[in-house]
Amino acid sequence: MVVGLFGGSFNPPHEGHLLVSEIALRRLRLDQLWWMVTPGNPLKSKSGLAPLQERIAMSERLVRDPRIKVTAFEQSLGGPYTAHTLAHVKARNRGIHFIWIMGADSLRTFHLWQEWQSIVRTFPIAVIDRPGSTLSFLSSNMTRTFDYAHVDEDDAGALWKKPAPAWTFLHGPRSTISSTSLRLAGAGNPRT
Ligand SMILES: Nc1ncnc2c1ncn2[C@@H]1O[C@H](COP(=O)(O)OP(=O)(O)OP(=O)(O)O)[C@@H](O)[C@H]1O
Ligand SMILES: O=C(O)c1ccc[n+]([C@@H]2O[C@H](COP(=O)([O-])O)[C@@H](O)[C@H]2O)c1
Repeated sequence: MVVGLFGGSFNPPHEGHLLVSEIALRRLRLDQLWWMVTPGNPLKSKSGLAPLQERIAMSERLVRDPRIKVTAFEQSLGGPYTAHTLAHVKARNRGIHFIWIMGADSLRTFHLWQEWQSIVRTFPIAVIDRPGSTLSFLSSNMTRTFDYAHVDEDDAGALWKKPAPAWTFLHGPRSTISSTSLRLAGAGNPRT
């Protein structure tokens, strides 16, 4: 089984998350995609962050594809740090192949994440293009440090077989939507 892990604040969830999910499921040949609703991104202010239960409920209302599972197990792991979460997931699910999935904007700050190099060495990574961050892979610390581990996007369907470190950048349809713009618009309906 091949499972994508898609961590996010989902504050609120939106069509951009669905587009990333659809691209990841198809191009990476995933059997499932687990949305990991974070208790709180360690690099973001908690002000304006809706309660976890609310973000889970909004995510469950938005998702239609049965292959997408909305989870919040990081909460019970005792912290929001991805390196810790992935080590835990790896240790407890030996028979599953995982791929960490993130939008291209995350590349800008990825080298500030706790133990970021150990994240890259835990699971293959798929970065999905996002407006404003299309060229981020040329200049980010992660992609420069792990240049040798780049996998061409034409081979993305086999990324799950590659031992980490291995990463790819997926171009394709893009969405300009963001949680920030929805919050600024005061949107109560995540589909608007
Ligand atoms: N429109 C989008 N295109 C590509 N990736 C996206 C898009 N929206 C969110 N993502 C990715 O989804 C993951 C979770 O993002 P998050 O829930 O923080 O949404 P966001 O719209 O980036 O939020 P905010 O505007 O509050 O920063 C991140 O890896 C982010 O890069
Ligand atoms: O582990 C870290 O230091 C770390 C720092 C920043 C972000 N993350 C994770 O990155 C994912 C995306 O976060 P966000 O807020 O951009 O949606 C989410 O799972 C966060 O917990 C993790």
